[in-house]
Amino acid sequence: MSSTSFVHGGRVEASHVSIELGEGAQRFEVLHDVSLHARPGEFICLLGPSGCGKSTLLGALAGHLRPARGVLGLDGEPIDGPDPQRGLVFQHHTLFPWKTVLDNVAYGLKMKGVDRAKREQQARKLLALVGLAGFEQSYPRELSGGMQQRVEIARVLINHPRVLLMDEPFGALDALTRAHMQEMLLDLWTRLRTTIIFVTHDIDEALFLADRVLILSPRPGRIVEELRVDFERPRHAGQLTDPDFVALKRRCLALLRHDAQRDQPALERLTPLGPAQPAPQWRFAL
Ligand SMILES: Nc1ncnc2c1ncn2[C@@H]1O[C@H](COP(=O)(O)OP(=O)(O)OP(=O)(O)O)[C@@H](O)[C@H]1O
Repeated sequence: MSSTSFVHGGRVEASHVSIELGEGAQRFEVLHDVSLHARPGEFICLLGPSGCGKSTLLGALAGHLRPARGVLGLDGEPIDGPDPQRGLVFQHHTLFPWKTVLDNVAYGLKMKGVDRAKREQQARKLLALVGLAGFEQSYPRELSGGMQQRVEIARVLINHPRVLLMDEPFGALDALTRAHMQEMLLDLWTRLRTTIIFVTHDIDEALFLADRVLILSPRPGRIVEELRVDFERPRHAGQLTDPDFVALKRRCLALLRHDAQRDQPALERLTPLGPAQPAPQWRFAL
């Protein structure tokens, strides 16, 4: 399995997408006129306050939700339902507890009718790639949270996704494990070059990982700014304290705070669900 033959990064497009949720009088707009264009192999982070619709946008790109307006596509094909070409990774793993790590990872190929020897060979290679060689016969409950997420990523990658949609995949991990997982993901992405769209509300995480960070406003989510992140790769933890990194963090924080304050009264008027949530606490100090 050479890395280039294994996955191919797709071109993801969202054009003027608005998404509504809820029924009847409770229906409300979660996302408003969002456009996003990811180049093949690009790493994009969606950064925004809690409830702004980041997961909703990812769910729509995964094909689980249909927009009220606008178009979603992958490599020029409209997105009209779930497809393993668009692999989704959540904060909490979705592994089968009764299956071994190897069987969990190989499952996608089993569903496609690939014979056992071949699917296990691919699963072993992927497990080695995510740093879990030697854990093939373990069960999910025997692994740490970080290891379970590594299995989850391998389980999704076995379907050769053209885009990885990641919804705060490291949000439940402790700080050190999270830092290791970010480095592992960057290493994996460098080898595979699949397109990644990664949701987070952690500014450090977004700037450490992404080529571009898209900042969303409070609900209804709109893209208020696109920041290009040009720090050299491979990236390392030392960059987090570079003056340029800190300056970009300040910019993100200012954008998020400004927008949260500006939209607060409008949000209280428009949402049938009551007053807006208090502004989120950001996970770093400048
Ligand atoms: N099925 C649903 N029906 C009604 N409202 C929903 C539904 N799913 C999500 N919402 C609401 O839509 C809004 C956007 O939710 P979403 O989970 O996309 O936000 P988010 O930016 O990912 O938040 P977080 O960072 O907290 O995960 C929230 O106010 C949420 O309560």
